[in-house]
Amino acid sequence: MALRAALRSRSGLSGLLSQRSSCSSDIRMCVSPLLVPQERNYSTPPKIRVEFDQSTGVAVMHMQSPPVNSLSLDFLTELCISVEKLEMDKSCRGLIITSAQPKVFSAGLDITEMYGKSPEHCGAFWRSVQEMWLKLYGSNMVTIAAINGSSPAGGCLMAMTCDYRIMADNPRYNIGLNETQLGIVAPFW
Ligand SMILES: CCCCCCCC/C=C\C=C\CC(=O)SCCNC(=O)CCNC(=O)[C@H](O)C(C)(C)COP(=O)(O)OP(=O)(O)OC[C@H]1O[C@@H](n2cnc3c(N)ncnc32)[C@H](O)[C@@H]1OP(=O)(O)O
Repeated sequence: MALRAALRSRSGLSGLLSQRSSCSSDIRMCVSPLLVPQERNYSTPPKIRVEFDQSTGVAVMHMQSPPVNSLSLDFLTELCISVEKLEMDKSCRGLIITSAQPKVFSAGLDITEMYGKSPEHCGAFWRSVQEMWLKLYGSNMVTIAAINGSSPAGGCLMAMTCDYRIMADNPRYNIGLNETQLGIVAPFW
């Protein structure tokens, strides 16, 4: 009940989605082995900001990686660590994922991660993609994608891994899988 009430509240989904085109503990870290080598680079601003409301048990995760929240290795690593930290806090029952960038929820996988990189980097990148959707899809929290902008390809994948998706009603925002258009073949999964 508290979760439902929180989601209806101004700090919940309605508030997030009303921003149509301009958005304006001590927990010991237990990070998956896949993520350990990818520590955050503290010289750059965080790509993920989490607000957790203890009174409602709902966390809001704001993706804030300009310009379009593309899913790079760094971004995905930060996102997965944030989800893991929330998952370990048993008082957190719901997670809303949304974008702090205007007009875009997420542009999907970061295209620049897909060429000119070492095999090791490519391996780490694709593992982080897999880790992201496994973590969200397998989460014990109620997960909601508050899609306040376009969300092609990997952005759509991320939204699909959540329990619920609510998208801002704006004809300029699109969502879907466009790999074939791009000439990318989905690998054996
Ligand atoms: C390979 C599949 C394997 C897995 C199988 C599982 C099932 C399938 C699930 C997921 C598959 C995912 C594959 C991908 O995600 S591939 C990435 C595909 N993404 C796109 O095609 C999105 C392309 N971008 C856009 O359509 C637009 O940029 C949009 C997000 C709508 C925003 O438009 P707008 O606001 O007009 O902004 P710009 O187009 O001007 O872009 C601003 C700058 O951002 C750069 N950009 C955009 N997208 C990406 C990206 N994906 N990666 C890296 N960079 C990106 C763009 O180049 C601009 O940069 P600059 O200002 O320097 O020119």
